[in-house]
Amino acid sequence: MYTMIRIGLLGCGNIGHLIAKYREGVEIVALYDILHERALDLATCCNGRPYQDFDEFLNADMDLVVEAASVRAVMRYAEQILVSGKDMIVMSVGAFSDQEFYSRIREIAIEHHRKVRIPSGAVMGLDNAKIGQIGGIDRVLLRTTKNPKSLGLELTEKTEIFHGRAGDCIRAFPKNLNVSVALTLASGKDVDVELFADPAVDRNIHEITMEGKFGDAYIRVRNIPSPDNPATSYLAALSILTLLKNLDEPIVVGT
Ligand SMILES: NC(=O)C1=CN([C@@H]2O[C@H](COP(=O)(O)OP(=O)(O)OC[C@H]3O[C@@H](n4cnc5c(N)ncnc54)[C@H](O)[C@@H]3O)[C@@H](O)[C@H]2O)C=CC1
Ligand SMILES: O=C([O-])CC(=O)C(=O)O
Repeated sequence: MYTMIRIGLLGCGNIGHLIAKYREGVEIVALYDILHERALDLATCCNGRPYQDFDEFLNADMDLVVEAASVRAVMRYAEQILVSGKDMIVMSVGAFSDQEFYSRIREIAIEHHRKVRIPSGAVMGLDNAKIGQIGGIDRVLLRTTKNPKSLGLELTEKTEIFHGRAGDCIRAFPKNLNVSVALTLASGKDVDVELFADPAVDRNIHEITMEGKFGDAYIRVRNIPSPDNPATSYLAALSILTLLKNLDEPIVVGT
């Protein structure tokens, strides 16, 4: 017997709309967006109640909050959400590149017996990267290529626009490289990032190279951009839907 999971949506943009459209076994009871008209608009497709006040949103009768808003929103609200007794799904995982913030949220989750779940988002291979916590991973490289428009740029040829560590990359591109921080958390290795803008591509391409005690791996994902936000891969929204669908599954596949 499966129960309906009651969620609150923090962020009613592109991913929020995809969750509302394709949800299964999930009831959206509350909606919050810094742009209130977006919460009002999304409420018309899912019967959830739009809130203008965050504290009132948090008091709604729900099991967990799904964040699909921004790195800043995670930093601002995560602690309050966990303390209020709700679990959390965090899409803007870039917030956790701040080590102090990460440790604090972890402590609060332990203290309040809550879970923070980070979906696989726009990449594949996070589950196996976790062996890095035990077997050891020597190097992780993420090479991301997007159309310049996704990065808010106008370019006529392929250009490398960032080369460095994940923590620095997410500060420069908080809407585009959350995946680099997810990979860092999974592998336990500060990920090297190369970011390219290429006007010839119409996909969000993530290439991951990993080397460690297990051997080596190369994973390439050529993601179709989301309908309403080309910076966000469609796969990322699907990963939240899948996570929600599997919360109550008795048999769990994957590491
Ligand atoms: N982990 C991953 O692999 C991925 C993470 N993301 C991240 O997921 C998040 C959502 O993505 P999309 O829905 O495509 O973005 P979007 O820009 O279409 O929607 C975000 C919504 O959140 C709202 N918002 C922003 N800051 C807020 C705040 N402080 N409080 C309340 N509402 C706020 C905006 O007004 C907007 O309506 C973004 O941060 C994006 O970077 C996106 C793709 C992959
Ligand atoms: O959706 C993607 O391809 C990646 C992305 O925006 C992010 O990691 O923030």
